[in-house]
Amino acid sequence: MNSSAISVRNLWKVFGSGGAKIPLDPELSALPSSNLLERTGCVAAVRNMSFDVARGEVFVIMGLSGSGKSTLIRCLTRLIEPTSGSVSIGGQDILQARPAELRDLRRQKMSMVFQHFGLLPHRTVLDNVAYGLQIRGTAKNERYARSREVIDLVGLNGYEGHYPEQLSGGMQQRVGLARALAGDPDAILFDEPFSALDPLIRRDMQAEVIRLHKDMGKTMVFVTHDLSEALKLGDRILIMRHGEAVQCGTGDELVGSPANDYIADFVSEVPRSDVLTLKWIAEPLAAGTPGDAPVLSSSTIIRDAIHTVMHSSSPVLVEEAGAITGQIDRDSILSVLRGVRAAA
Ligand SMILES: Nc1ncnc2c1ncn2[C@@H]1O[C@H](COP(=O)(O)OP(=O)(O)OP(=O)(O)O)[C@@H](O)[C@H]1O
Repeated sequence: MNSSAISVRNLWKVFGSGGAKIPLDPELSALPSSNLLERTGCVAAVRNMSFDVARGEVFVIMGLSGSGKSTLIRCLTRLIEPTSGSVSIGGQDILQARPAELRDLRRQKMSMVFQHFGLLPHRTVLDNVAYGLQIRGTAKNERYARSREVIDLVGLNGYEGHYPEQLSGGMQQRVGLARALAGDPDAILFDEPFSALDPLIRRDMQAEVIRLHKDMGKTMVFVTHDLSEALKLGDRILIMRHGEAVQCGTGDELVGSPANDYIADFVSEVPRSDVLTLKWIAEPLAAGTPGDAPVLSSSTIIRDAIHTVMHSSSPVLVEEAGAITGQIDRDSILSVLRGVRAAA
């Protein structure tokens, strides 16, 4: 029994004619993208991807332009038809789903928020938000009541009668968010939703997503090419390159233990003290450290430990699950602040 919200196994999407045989061909499937294109005219946008998204998790898919993020997230609801592999949503294999089941899945279980809002220009905010409920057959009173509720949730109270063109980009994306929430889906999929927005509006929208996630606890899959957005939002981050997964882990795992030079380079600009926890820099407990020294949890972000460590006359003890597991001193903090990378 798999209790994941979304479970992906050996997923491939190959664009181009004859693409279906490429995952089955050991020689072709092992070719780098440029050679594959040259030999076959096909593009393997998603290559043999496997991962699970837990219920209530914010799972970020990130990578540079062309790495396959949009293709992957669209394969999850078959907006793009996968070439092979399996995707199961709440235990249901969606590659086997019939058209009616697929429609239900998209309407009721997995809502999508796109970069280019996709709002209906001749409908008001209220009607845009209510649209999904309307095609689902929800009675008018009920769909308007629900839509007003979610419009309120995303902070658009008072704009119910406005048309999309009367709203700023950030507000239009709030309508997109409200529309996705209206049907109370199990999961929300975001495809670079904020990349067209100004930086300040973008920050507001990220905070909005964090707040909504805290309040509602919905499973979210979020595509971005922005590492700081990924680190801010993601419980876990999957980094893609040329259609493949390079590393999947929490932000501090990616920064503290990059799988290879590509990831190390990717995260090299991230301020380590803002992401890593004490667990990454703790040293073994030394005999001379007093037992009554201050204690901090190993899950404390280094930045939040600076004050305590710098003001302590002795090393600070690091505690995990009720036991003292190590210590840190000023030098360990200063090495991180100076950007010295801990030995792997
Ligand atoms: N319909 C298509 N036909 C052929 N190739 C495609 C198609 N859609 C995408 N591709 C190719 O698949 C690869 C992955 O594209 P995709 O849009 O998924 O990447 P991405 O990481 O989302 O990029 P971006 O951040 O620029 O949106 C690219 O090489 C792209 O050219």
